[in-house]
Amino acid sequence: MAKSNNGNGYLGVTEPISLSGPTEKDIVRTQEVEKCLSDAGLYESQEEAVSREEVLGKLDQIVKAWIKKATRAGGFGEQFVQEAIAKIFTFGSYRLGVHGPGADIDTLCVGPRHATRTEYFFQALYEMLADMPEVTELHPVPDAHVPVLKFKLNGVSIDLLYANLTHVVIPEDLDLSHDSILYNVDEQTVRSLNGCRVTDQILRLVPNILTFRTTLRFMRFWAKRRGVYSNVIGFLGGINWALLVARICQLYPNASPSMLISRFFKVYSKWKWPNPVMLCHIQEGSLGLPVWDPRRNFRDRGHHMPIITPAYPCMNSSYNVSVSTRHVMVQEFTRASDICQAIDESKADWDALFEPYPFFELYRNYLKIEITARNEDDLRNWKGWVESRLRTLVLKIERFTREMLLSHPNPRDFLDSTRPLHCFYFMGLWKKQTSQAQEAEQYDIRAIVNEFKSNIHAYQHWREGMEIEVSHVKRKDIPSFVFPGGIRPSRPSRTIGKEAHTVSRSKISATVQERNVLSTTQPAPYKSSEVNRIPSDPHGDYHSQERTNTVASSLLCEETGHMLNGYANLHSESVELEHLGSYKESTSAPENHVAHDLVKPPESMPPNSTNVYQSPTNGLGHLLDSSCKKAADIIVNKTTNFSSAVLAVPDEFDELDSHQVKVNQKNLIAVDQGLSLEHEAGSNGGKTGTTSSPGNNHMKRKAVEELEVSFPSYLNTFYFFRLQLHTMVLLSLL
Ligand SMILES: Nc1ncnc2c1ncn2[C@@H]1O[C@H](COP(=O)(O)OP(=O)(O)OP(=O)(O)O)[C@@H](O)[C@H]1O
Ligand SMILES: [Mg+2]
Repeated sequence: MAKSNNGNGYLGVTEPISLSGPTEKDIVRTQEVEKCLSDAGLYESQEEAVSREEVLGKLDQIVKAWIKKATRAGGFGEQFVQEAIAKIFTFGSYRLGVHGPGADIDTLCVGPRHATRTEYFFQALYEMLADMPEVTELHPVPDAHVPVLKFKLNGVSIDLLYANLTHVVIPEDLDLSHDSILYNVDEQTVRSLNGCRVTDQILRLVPNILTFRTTLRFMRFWAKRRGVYSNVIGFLGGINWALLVARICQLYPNASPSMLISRFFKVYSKWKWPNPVMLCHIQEGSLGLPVWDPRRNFRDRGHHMPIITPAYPCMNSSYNVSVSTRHVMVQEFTRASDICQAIDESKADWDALFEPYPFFELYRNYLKIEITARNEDDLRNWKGWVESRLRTLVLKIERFTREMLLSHPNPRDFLDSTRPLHCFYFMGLWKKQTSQAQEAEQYDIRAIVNEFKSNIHAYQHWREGMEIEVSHVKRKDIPSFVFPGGIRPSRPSRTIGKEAHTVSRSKISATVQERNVLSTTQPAPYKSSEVNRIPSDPHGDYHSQERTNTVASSLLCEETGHMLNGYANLHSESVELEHLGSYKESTSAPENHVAHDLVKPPESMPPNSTNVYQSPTNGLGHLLDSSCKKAADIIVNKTTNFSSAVLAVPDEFDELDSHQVKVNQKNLIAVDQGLSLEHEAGSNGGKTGTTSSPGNNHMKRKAVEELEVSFPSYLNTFYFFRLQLHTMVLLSLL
């Protein structure tokens, strides 16, 4: 590996999973992937690329002219004016090299101390741009979290941020990667600089930029086709996909894009959220800026799918994700992982991954959000506002129904050609499959919807005519304008394999507007095809994942003495929210979890719990033979550099390289946060020269599959170290 960020010869917070490179077959598959991307028109033409570069050159000239003009107008001496410069940097998808034709360019203008944001940037530069005929659609957004000037220059869309540095003179060779650049600047500047610093860090932290780019292009396209590309709605946006792909590149540094794509889906379909995805360790930094830290920050504990940015101050880039949207995404990862396996077996091709998401066929109940305004300008602004708030409706429904009723917001907006100045959003509703009693429960969400509507009406720039209506529609009543060509498709064939999260038979009841209470039944499950395998209980994974997180949370509560409603949430089957933080809840964990057997006792541990914490493997007693127990002990004791780890037997996992197997820890390898790869039992490839009986293996596997360990914070630089031992300790180890 060429690059290393930690002196250990690898990039990332853990060792790679595999150093394997592509086989002949993988190389062919990668060519197919590239063709797929090219056929989909995802690469811009040479002319367009040149035109973008010209536009960027022009923008650089504009800001250089602007800073001199504005400095002179500010009454500074001629010498000072001559020395005053501003610089343009690019970031986002353009800088990463994954933008498509027609994409906008994210740019940052860096100016010296005297060039203030309000007077110089949003006033002087704005006026200058407004006077230029080549600049169109100029739209300043000074009050945004990250203030921005939006415009088109020679037809190319530009988002221009501003960093007002403390430098008296901006050096030509300014390097934004040094943390000192953040010293004494305002918050908006920190946030504006973050885009460039994060993008550059990503490029530094991936082992191979070319494979990263191809894989990311593929993933962005896939996410858009499957309706999970949108940060604002609560799915993931450009930065999130980039970080997720970058982590996979670190874990498989020599893999080709076709390999990375299938590993991507495999890894993230198994990831134990809310364990964070990180490209490097979170640095505290010397400037005292807040970094993502659920131990200290209450808000960070509520993040469901943390994907941490790699530049100081490290933040969670995916705070908009909710339980509902995460669930949709995990199901999508699972579906895609199955398809990748079929592709590998030559039973499917890449196009199968890109089948459009059949959103309006999947649920029995939808919410229709109808937006109107008096003119196009108002409608655009109003729509932007409503879109940015839709995720709050998702959250409200989740909270109100204690996460029993979940929603699936469609990131697309829809127009009805017969009704100008109208725009529509839709959300699918579904109920979690649980006990019969809960299934019968009905939810009246009128109050929630009304609250949402009044929040929407509190829009700062509200104008007469801006209205919103939210109504419940059944699938059969979905208006035909949402379908391609305005033609409602006939009922989907039940023999076609479909989306896993639609197969709940449970009844949902959503009451909005015109109806008091309605109760409908979810569609019968579609039969699975070979490619789209549907689990018999589509929410089974979901439950077990939530429960695992809950257990971990309760343990973490013990440790920190805090209540973690973010992680623990209301959907726990066995741990009530109000019990969190007390000793009781950790002992009320489900029986099939032995997690608390493996936890270091907190200081305040009650006397009756002493047997619980004696040994990391205590409690597995009859299930593990002594060598297995010892092996788990080793991992627990040695794995202090991982926030969580997977214990695996290399023979069981074809991608573990034998060189990673250490003497005395022969069959063990630690992988990082939340990564829990399933292993098939019974294999004894003999790399380690050990033997085992399949029956015995099976019993042990069942017993220790869900073994979870939480570490107290003092063990390492990161605060909660969870060792998740999803193990199959099959063989005699030592
Ligand atoms: N939620 C966020 N957290 C941290 N940084 C963000 C966030 N959203 C955007 N950014 C920064 O702004 C940059 C541009 O964001 P943007 O949403 O335009 O993504 P992008 O990668 O350019 O994808 P797209 O092609 O969709 O524009 C990102 O690369 C990132 O550095
Ligand atoms: Mg962008």
